Amino acid sequence: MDIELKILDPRMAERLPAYATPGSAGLDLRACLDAPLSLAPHACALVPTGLAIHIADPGFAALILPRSGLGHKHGIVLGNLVGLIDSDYQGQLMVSAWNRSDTPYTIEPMERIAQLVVVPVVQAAFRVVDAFGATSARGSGGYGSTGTT
Ligand SMILES: O=c1ccn([C@H]2C[C@H](O)[C@@H](COP(=O)(O)OP(=O)(O)OP(=O)(O)O)O2)c(=O)[nH]1
Ligand SMILES: [Mg+2]
Repeated sequence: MDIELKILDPRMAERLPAYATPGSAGLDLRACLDAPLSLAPHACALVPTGLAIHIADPGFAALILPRSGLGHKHGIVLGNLVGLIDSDYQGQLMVSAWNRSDTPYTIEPMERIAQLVVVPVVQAAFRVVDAFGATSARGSGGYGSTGTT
């Protein structure tokens, strides 16, 4: 699918997001920083990417997700856990980088810190009812109601 992309920082022109392999779902996002950014244990910082996208079609959105290596090995995940990019957002893509570990971590300029996944979206139209039209097998059971084994 075709998505408009604006380069907000000229350094990103030669580092545009690209799928690393033919089967990749995510596009790595880089930290568009002028200097290394030290993230103290448990600190969070909003990191610019130097890019803006306009998905435009409300049938799609993008998710910002952690990179598994950074998250698992260094505890660098996202302060908002998952970033949701609305189809009408035209501002800079920002990554909320959260150091959930007990060790400081330094984000280097242009380091790949998160990944973007474009996903289909359905906008629901709600129809208010007094009672649901059908009874489901689950009913109102939740929170572990099906057990663990
Ligand atoms: O990790 C993120 C999350 C969001 N955004 C941008 C795109 C998104 O479309 C917009 C709003 O995000 P969201 O709706 O999650 O935040 P909000 O707190 O509800 O803000 P708003 O009131 O602007 O919707 O911020 C990012 O750049 N990075
Ligand atoms: Mg919102």
